[in-house]
Amino acid sequence: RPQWLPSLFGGAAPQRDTQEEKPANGLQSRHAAPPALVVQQPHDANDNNDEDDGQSTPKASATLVVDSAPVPILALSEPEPESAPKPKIRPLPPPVPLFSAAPTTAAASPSNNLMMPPPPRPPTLRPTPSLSSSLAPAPSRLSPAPARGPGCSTLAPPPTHSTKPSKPSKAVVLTPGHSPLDWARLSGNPSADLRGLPTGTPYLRVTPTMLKRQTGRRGKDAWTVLSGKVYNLTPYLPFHPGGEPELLRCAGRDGTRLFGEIHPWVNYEGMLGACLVGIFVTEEEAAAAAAGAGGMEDMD
Ligand code: HEM
Repeated sequence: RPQWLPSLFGGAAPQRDTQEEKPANGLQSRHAAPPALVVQQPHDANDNNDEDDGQSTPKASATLVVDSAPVPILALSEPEPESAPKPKIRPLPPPVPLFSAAPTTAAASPSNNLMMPPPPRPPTLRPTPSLSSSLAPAPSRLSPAPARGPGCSTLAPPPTHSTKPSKPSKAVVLTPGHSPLDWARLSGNPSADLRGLPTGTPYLRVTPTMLKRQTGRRGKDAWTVLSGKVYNLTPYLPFHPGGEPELLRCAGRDGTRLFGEIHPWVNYEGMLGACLVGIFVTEEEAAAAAAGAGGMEDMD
């Protein structure tokens, strides 16, 4: 046996347990230490009936600290203290005296007492029954959402700018039979010809002079240019969700910019395919094409 072993255990034990245990060897000295702990365990078991015993141990003193703090808020908000078995260590104080001292109207409200009693608070700080503030406890999932007053900005969500304020719509009420679906039926037919030209007329080279005459007035069809293509808008006028006057704003001129400002997402090419008159060209281009084609304005 090493010479240092008894000195290791036996050297420390005699100094500590001189009064109670005999430090004969290392093993006995190690067994002598637990009784200091075992003393506490039976004490906990005996603490069921008498809370005065707890004052002799540090654990009992911690219980006293809890007793003086207003922690039992959660225990009061749930029915467990009544249905659960009685606490053996010490009974909880009755819930009413804790909050009856707070003369706020929120504490007296039956709806608030159901799940979440408000924290005790001087009535001079907040005379209103509102429960929301930065000091209020988190609302229970089962309790109704607290009303947010103008002074409760701490819980309000931050303002977002993800949605633009919507502009008032200029959409009009279309006459029966002129819905977008009706227009799709009418113009979607492959044999539909809504150009307002004699049947079989080829696509035209439309000059600015020609376009200016097609204003939709005096018996003329309304033509417009969208991205270099000329469309006859007249058959579409009663179908236009924005109204006929709006659509006529681009009649007789290039409507590309105006169209793009209002609704660039509209697939005008698909919607006006049956209304295509031709392409928009300059006077020179039209003259050159006419000279080369024997004076004809239509496209080859
Ligand atoms: C260039 C002249 C045009 C003007 C000034 C114009 C104007 C308008 C306006 C003010 C509206 C109502 C927007 C709203 O709901 O507040 C509208 C809607 C609409 N326009 Fe035009 N428009 C024009 C050309 C066209 C053309 C050529 C087409 C297609 C053939 C068209 C198709 C539509 C459609 C489908 C809507 C409904 C859009 C939606 O509800 O989102 N418009 N338009």
